[in-house]
Amino acid sequence: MASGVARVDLDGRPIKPLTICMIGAGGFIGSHLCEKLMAETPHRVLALDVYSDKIKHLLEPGTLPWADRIQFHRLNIKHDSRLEGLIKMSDLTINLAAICTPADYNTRPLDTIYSNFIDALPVVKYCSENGKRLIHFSTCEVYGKTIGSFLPKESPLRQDPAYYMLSEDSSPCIFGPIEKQRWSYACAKQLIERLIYGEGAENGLEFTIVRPFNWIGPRMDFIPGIDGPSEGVPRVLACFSNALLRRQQLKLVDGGQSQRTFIFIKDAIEAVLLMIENPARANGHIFNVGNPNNEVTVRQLAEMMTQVYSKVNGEPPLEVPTVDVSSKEFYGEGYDDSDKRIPDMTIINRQLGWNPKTSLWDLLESTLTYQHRTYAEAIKKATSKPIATS
Ligand SMILES: NC(=O)c1ccc[n+]([C@@H]2O[C@H](COP(=O)([O-])OP(=O)(O)OC[C@H]3O[C@@H](n4cnc5c(N)ncnc54)[C@H](O)[C@@H]3O)[C@@H](O)[C@H]2O)c1
Ligand SMILES: O=C(O)[C@H]1O[C@H](OP(=O)(O)OP(=O)(O)OC[C@H]2O[C@@H](n3ccc(=O)[nH]c3=O)[C@H](O)[C@@H]2O)[C@H](O)[C@@H](O)[C@@H]1O
Repeated sequence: MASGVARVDLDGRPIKPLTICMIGAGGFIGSHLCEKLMAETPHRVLALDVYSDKIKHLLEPGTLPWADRIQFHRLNIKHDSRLEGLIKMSDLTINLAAICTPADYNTRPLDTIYSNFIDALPVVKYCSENGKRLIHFSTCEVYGKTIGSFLPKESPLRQDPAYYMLSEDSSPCIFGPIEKQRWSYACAKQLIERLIYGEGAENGLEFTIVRPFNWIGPRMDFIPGIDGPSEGVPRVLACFSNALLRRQQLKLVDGGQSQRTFIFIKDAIEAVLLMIENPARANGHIFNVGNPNNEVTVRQLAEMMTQVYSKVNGEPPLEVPTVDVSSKEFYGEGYDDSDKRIPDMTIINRQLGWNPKTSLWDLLESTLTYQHRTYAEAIKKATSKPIATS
């Protein structure tokens, strides 16, 4: 889109082109947000990350129509003196940088706490001190477990939304014990949320906090042994994609009974763009961003992905497509899980009039089509080693 084309906000006011400092722009969410901002808005992005592979298509060649609106800065926010200057040059900072996979919080709790709390501190401080707006990415994991999970299994109250619906302004945050290290991530994210809120209350920081509920789609994480470490454990979409691509069984942790609501990344990015362009409606708010209509157990997700992938690659699924594994075997000692995650959409609906659109089947079909096109050949090559002769 050409710079300067008139865009109006939800209240009919013209939107002026912004300079956005996006930290973690090279990750899954960042890559989709950069894509959207380049293709559909006149905004400028200073893209900060340690990696740039997922946004390479937006940076090269220099003849792309938005070449003068995106600039990549390879830096680690843990120790780089350029950070404050880049925040000062921008109208808005979006912080996406974090360690955010369960396999990591279970095995690298210190890195997880540092990444989600300590490393975010200077970002909040520089925004506050320089009077810059901040959109900070938190997580639905700050809610922890549902109240309903503590009720007896047969209690009819478990069916009552009051016992499971997760609402920004009323739900408690219920974490497990310290040795269950999943909650180190949730706890670090919660503390940075509280700090940002405090900066807003005491020092007038203009902020918005986003709580994503399982955003999934193309470019999420990596396929082990292809574009990430062979022994790495990504989030569930990539784990299941990897198994399907290799014609292996999908592993269900502790029976696959946990429930999740999955939202298509492209729907979620629409919500973020509304936040960016409607500060008067978004500042001071915490927003759940999810799709309450797309709830499944992890087992149901595995079954659906198996069916969708069979449609995509035209081959029948394995006779027994899934296998049960214990969490100890899969993630190691001390794993715990969130039981159920249904986002309350009242606040985001009221403030931004946003609703998710894409069904789980449709989002899986488009994502698995991407996975197949991107990885099937590479996996075939990697697995067709020459047969050794004795
Ligand atoms: N994807 C989801 O559904 C989801 C759900 C809940 C919360 N979130 C939150 O959203 C944010 C982005 O998630 P994502 O799925 O895009 O993850 P991601 O891992 O794909 O992206 C994070 C990016 O941050 C970068 N980064 C990390 N530490 C950095 C540092 N010190 N300096 C510079 N760059 C650094 C990484 O290199 C990576 O590219 C995270 O804060 C995460 O906790 C995501
Ligand atoms: O996306 C989110 O909203 C949040 O939740 C995710 O946490 P979680 O949903 O537990 O992570 P996944 O790896 O996507 O796992 C989902 C479920 O699938 C299970 N799983 C995962 C992988 C696998 O191969 N098999 C399997 O059964 C897990 O045990 C878990 O119950 C991410 O880790 C967080 O970054 C994020 O904050």
